[in-house]
Parts: sequence; C-alpha cells; structure tokens
Amino acid sequence: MSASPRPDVAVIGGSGFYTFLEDPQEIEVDTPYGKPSAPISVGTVEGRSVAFLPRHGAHHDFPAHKVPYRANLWALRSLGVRQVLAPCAVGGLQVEYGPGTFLVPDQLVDRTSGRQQTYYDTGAIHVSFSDPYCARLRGHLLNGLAGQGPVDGGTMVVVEGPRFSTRAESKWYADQGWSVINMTGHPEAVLARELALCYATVALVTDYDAGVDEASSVSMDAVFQVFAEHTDTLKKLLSGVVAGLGDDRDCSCSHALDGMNLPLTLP
Ligand SMILES: CSC[C@H]1O[C@H](OP(=O)(O)O)[C@H](O)[C@@H]1O
Ligand SMILES: Nc1ncnc2[nH]cnc12
Repeated sequence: MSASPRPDVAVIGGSGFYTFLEDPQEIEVDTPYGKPSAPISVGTVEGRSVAFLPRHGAHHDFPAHKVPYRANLWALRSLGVRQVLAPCAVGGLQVEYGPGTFLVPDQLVDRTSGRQQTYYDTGAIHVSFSDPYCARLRGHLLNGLAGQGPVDGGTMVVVEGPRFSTRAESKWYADQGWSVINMTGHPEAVLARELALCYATVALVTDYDAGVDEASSVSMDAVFQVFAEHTDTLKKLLSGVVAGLGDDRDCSCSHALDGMNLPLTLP
C-alpha cells in the first residue's frame, strides 16, 4: 500500500468510536511517554490525509483513568498532526441537555486526580488555558452540526472515574451551572495546548447524570447504546469538518509556546 501523505489533522475517538477511516494504513509509534493507546490509522477523507486514534484502544483496553494521554498527543504530533477533533460521550447535567444532544463545550473543569497532565516537569513552562478549546475548530464543528441543533458552548466537568458520580456529586456539579460531565476531557485538552496543537471536542450526551432527577442513574450499557444510535451522524459530521478545514492555522493555538524556553524538543 502506498504511504499516505503526512496528516495534519486527527480525530481521537472515544467510547463506542473505535474506527473512522476506510482502508487505513496502521502506524506503530513509540514516544518518550510510551506507546499510544493503539497504532495510529492514517487514511484519506475526501482527499485529505487524516489520522485516527481510539483513545481507549481498539478494544477499549484503557479506561479513562488509564489512557496514555501524553503518548497519544505526542504520537499524533510526531506524525505531523496540528489539529485535533476529539469527540466524546458525556452525561447531561441539566434537563435541557438530554440524550442525543450535541454540545460543543467552550470551558472545562478538572475534577480528576493523580493524572499526568504536563510534558514540562522542569523549567518554567506555564501555558495559557483560559480558553481550553480552539475557537476556530469549535466554529467548524458548530457549522457542521447546524442541522442537529447543536449547543454552542458550555462547561464540561471531567471526573476521575472510572465510577460514575453519586447523586450528591452530580447535583453539586449541576448547581455550579456546569453543562455536561465526562472522564477523558482532561488532561487531553491541556496536553494538546502544551504541544501547541489546535484542539476541540464535540460532546454527545448519552445519558442524564445521576443528579438531574431522582429517576436518573447512569449505566455503561446505556452510554454505549445511545452512542451507537448516533455514531453515523457523528462520523459524517467529522468527515465533513475534516474535509473543510484549512491547513493555515489562523488562531492562537500555534503560538501557545512562543517565547518559552522549552526543556525538550517537540516532535
Ligand atoms: C463507557 S462509559 C464512560 C466512559 O465514556 C466516556 O468516554 P469518552 O470520553 O472517551 O467518550 C467517558 O469519558 C468515560 O471514559
Ligand atoms: N454520566 C457520565 N459521567 C461521566 N462520564 C460519562 N460519559 C458518558 N456519560 C457519563
């Protein structure tokens, strides 16, 4: 098989999303942080070279708290990737965000603990993270979802897992005004920023989290089932967005490390 050109865009698939490309070339990559969750698939979508990585592994080998996030982002960058679309399954924290809702968050809250969340353990490297997602990629996702009534913005709280939240925890998150909850959005987003990558997520609500009302109680099966019902829509959306992206990054993400004295050489 002939080698695909270097991909500058990647899709990271989440729970229930393990394949994306037709006829991909699989590339084994190693990094200073170990191997990524799976070999990286590279193929073309409407003529554009695209990388795909299932964050939990090809067979959901890594639960959210064990995903090798640093290796995943490093490996993608080492292949040439500079723009990352990262769909995920989330629980709705507000009644208006029921199963089937697509939401493109603009903020996140980190409630994880103990995850390795930086590449920079020496020196003084402190990236700005006020706006954790690339505004340009968010715009592309929202345009692509126009027919699905997407929610533009909202806060995604990321919990450690692997268990789902108690009713009290969930109610507390909802009372803060946060929109949706998941387990993988951090440290993925900040590691992308630390590599000066553009990164945005599209969240598919698969369930009401436990605090939304007395009847709601999340189950893993329900998450997978609702996700499966919307997988085709999501894949079509991502194909369209990927095909329509420019490769001239007209946004601040590429400058995230400007002027910093990096203690390591980025791939
Ligand atoms: C399978 S239930 C919980 C699991 O689903 C979400 O995964 P992802 O964000 O990769 O779509 C959630 O974050 C948990 O990892
Ligand atoms: N309710 C929920 N809590 C945490 N992660 C999730 N992923 C999908 N639904 C979730």
